[in-house]
Amino acid sequence: MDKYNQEHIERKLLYNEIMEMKGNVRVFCRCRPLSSEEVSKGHTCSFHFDPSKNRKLQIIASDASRKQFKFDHVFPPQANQETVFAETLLIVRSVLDGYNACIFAYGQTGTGKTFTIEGTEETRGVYYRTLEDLFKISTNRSSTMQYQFYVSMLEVYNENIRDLLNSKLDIKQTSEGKQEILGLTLAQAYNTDEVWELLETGKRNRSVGSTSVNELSSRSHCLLRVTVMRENLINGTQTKSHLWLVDLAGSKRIGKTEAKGERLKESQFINRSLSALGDVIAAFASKNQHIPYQN
Ligand SMILES: Nc1ncnc2c1ncn2[C@@H]1O[C@H](COP(=O)(O)OP(=O)(O)OP(=O)(O)O)[C@@H](O)[C@H]1O
Repeated sequence: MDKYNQEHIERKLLYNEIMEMKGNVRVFCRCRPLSSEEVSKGHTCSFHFDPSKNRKLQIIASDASRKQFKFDHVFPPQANQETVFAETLLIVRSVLDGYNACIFAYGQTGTGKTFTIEGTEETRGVYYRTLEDLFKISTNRSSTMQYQFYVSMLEVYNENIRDLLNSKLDIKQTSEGKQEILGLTLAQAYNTDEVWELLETGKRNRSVGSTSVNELSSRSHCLLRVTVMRENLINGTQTKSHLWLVDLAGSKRIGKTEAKGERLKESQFINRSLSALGDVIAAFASKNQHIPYQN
């Protein structure tokens, strides 16, 4: 067996072992720092984090009592984009070995989902770092594997899906029972600059609104799909896999946002879809026979 195939098999075995040990649904918690506005209003941090127990987070209630929550990993406010991305690296890279994977950012409005997933030009988030890493590894493997990358971007706004890189879309069930999005643009990307351009185009096409909770709140779920086509140049095998990177709209306690009319309708749609997503993940995590994907 050649050196590459040996390495490939070892990597797959290691990946399977880790997935078995850690489970195939993993939950990280990232706590953002207080904003300057919160500091100026005299707010203080409402949780306690012990660096020696990076899987536990204590929430301090107004009566000073504490409630403890367990995660696969907790990132304190000082954790930077690189540290957060490093924890997802194994999942991201698995797409190069033919696995499908999905990363969601879930949380209340203003908690840092878009910051984590998208980031800014100075502090790039998961989208950019993912593609940067995939391009880098594909170059390293170029003597034995040929990779092609395609990027698609869509949003779910009031339960309608929109292609952020092009036109109208429809979801259909395939003969194997999978949900497929018909007509979704697949934009081939050769480097990170091209990906950044595509992300910018997609971002400009998003539906945004503002609530009194967060002026630049995302009112839709934004989904980036990376399609990886792989061909083993030694034995000719081909695979196609998807990595989904999802910036969900913020969950809200509707009473608190003073939302009315259109904003109220958006919030209701957001909360309903987040609850449907919760049901899917719960069914998936408890290995139920029926996963309510259709919802
Ligand atoms: N880890 C962080 N470090 C510094 N600033 C952060 C961090 N996380 C979030 N912020 C800042 O907090 C603000 C809110 O973050 P962001 O817009 O990402 O929240 P969100 O969860 O996506 O909100 P929404 O659901 O309303 O879209 C932004 O100004 C963002 O730059």
